[in-house]
Amino acid sequence: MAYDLLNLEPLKPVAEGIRTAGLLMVEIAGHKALVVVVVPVTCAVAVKLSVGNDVVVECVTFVAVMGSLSEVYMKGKAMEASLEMQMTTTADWGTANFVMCLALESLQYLLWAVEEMIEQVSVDVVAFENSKALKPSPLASPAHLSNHNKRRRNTSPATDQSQQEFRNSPKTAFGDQLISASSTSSSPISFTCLHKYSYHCLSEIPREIVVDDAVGSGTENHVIMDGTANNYHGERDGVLVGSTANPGKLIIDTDPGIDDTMAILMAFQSPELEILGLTTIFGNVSTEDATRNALLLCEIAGRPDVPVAEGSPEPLKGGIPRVADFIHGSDGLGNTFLSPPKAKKIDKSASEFLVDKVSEYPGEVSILALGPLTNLALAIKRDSSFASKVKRIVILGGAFFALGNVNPAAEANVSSVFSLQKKGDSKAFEIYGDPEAADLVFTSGANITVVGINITTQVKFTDEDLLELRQSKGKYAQILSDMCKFYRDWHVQSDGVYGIFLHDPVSFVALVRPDLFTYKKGVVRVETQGICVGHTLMDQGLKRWNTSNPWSGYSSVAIAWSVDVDEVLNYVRQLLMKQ
Ligand SMILES: O=c1[nH]cnc2c1ncn2[C@@H]1O[C@H](CO)[C@@H](O)[C@H]1O
Repeated sequence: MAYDLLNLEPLKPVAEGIRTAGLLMVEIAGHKALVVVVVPVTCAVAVKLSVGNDVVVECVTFVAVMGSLSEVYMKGKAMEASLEMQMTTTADWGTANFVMCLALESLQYLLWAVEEMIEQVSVDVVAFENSKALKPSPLASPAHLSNHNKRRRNTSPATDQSQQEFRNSPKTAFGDQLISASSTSSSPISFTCLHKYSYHCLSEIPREIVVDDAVGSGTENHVIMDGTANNYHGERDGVLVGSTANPGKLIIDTDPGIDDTMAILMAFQSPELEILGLTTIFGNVSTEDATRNALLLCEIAGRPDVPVAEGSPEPLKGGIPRVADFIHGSDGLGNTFLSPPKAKKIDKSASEFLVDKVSEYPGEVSILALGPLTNLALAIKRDSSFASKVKRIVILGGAFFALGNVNPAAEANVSSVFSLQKKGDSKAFEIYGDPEAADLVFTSGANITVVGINITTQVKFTDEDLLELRQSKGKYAQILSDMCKFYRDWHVQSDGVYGIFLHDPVSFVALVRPDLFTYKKGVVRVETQGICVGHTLMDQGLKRWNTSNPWSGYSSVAIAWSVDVDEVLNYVRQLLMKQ
């Protein structure tokens, strides 16, 4: 088992007083996560433990770390976890070491807690390095770990004796540099934990380590910080590279809409997907019209059996949505005025349907969200475990470091247009998207990929492409070409584009071919007040902020950062022209 942890070079301190950094690598059931431990300025410990997408422990003091363990136990089994720990101290070296040991031992408890949830895992703690002043405590000795693991399996978490023992134990007289331990388990699931201490200062938190795979492939693995290695297969120049995906079960939350129609028909042309249902939302059309169009599209695709659940008619804060009939026509389908569908919507609301399906298949259902995020926000409000149960949410929304499309600040799905007068007055409260809902969803902790219009406007069908589509033998080529006429004319008028932007189709491709994009991870917040309502802003993590701010403490999402335009276009062409 060879580990090649990132070499911590002596770099410039990021801030006055930063002295110590440490790395911890955990691998659980094949998923790897890098934990970075830094010791900057005041004396506190922050730990974040995520299991799947559920943050189960997030606390800022050492005492709280210990106190939070019982929470972990209650969450039950999980397949993946990640830990992030940050410790801060202004103390002298001796005290810093002492606190660091204490903190890492508390982390060990967290690892045990994870172990408890996963069952039958083995724990390896390997290698303290450069530990001239910092030594492992006797509590971390192999014998102790082993005994502890045995005990742990048989004790009730809340009354666990060894926690008490740990709290009361002396933290001096540390032993050898190297500690290593493994549990008594003979399970094939491996859980590997590496501690590395270094007294070098870090100029930035490292984002990647290279590991000779412990489990046996021997191949190089690029490990992405904070446990996202399952979605991304590596990193290039600080940007995550997507890996291929098979979304399997899928729900499309949609406001069809011409580009929605394209994405939906692409999904129906993808036999590897199991479309569990469509949920509808206002946006390009009213929610009622979105439901009619969704039912119609299922029929057109020969799938009238696919359930359509109607969503909220208005954003979280209320108001009458302003529909984009000037883009999609009064029927939402380019004024093609198709005959109404025969099938009926199901009785459940969209949020009920979403909650029911992710609860029925926890960890298996992906959601493609093509409209305002009200239904998803309602699902999160309805079921606090929704975010952790959903496999992945791919969202078309926002404009990242780019102009919006309803105004300079905001993209349509997350935006809100100022009310001329309040609801109930003669002039309607004009709203496009749902910024409150978007903010709630982005910060929910779910496994989220956001595709903003900074990406989607790079991928266009030109007039030539549209002609090629019309002349193709694609199963839905004619109907789509008819719809696209209206959509295209609007693009000429609005953007000077002789063609169309493929907003929703590109987002669909991000779901099924994430490898055609790169991503940046960070906390995204949505402005809900003022002239920049609907503005989406990601903290890229390039700076350690001196004080907490509205981005602090929230889970990261991945935003699409770059796109392989030619390959995405090829993929869209292939599916839209498929017979
Ligand atoms: O200028 C616009 N105003 C309102 N909605 C738009 C505009 N451009 C595109 N869309 C619609 O909103 C989503 C992407 O933002 C897409 O569904 C697109 O059809």
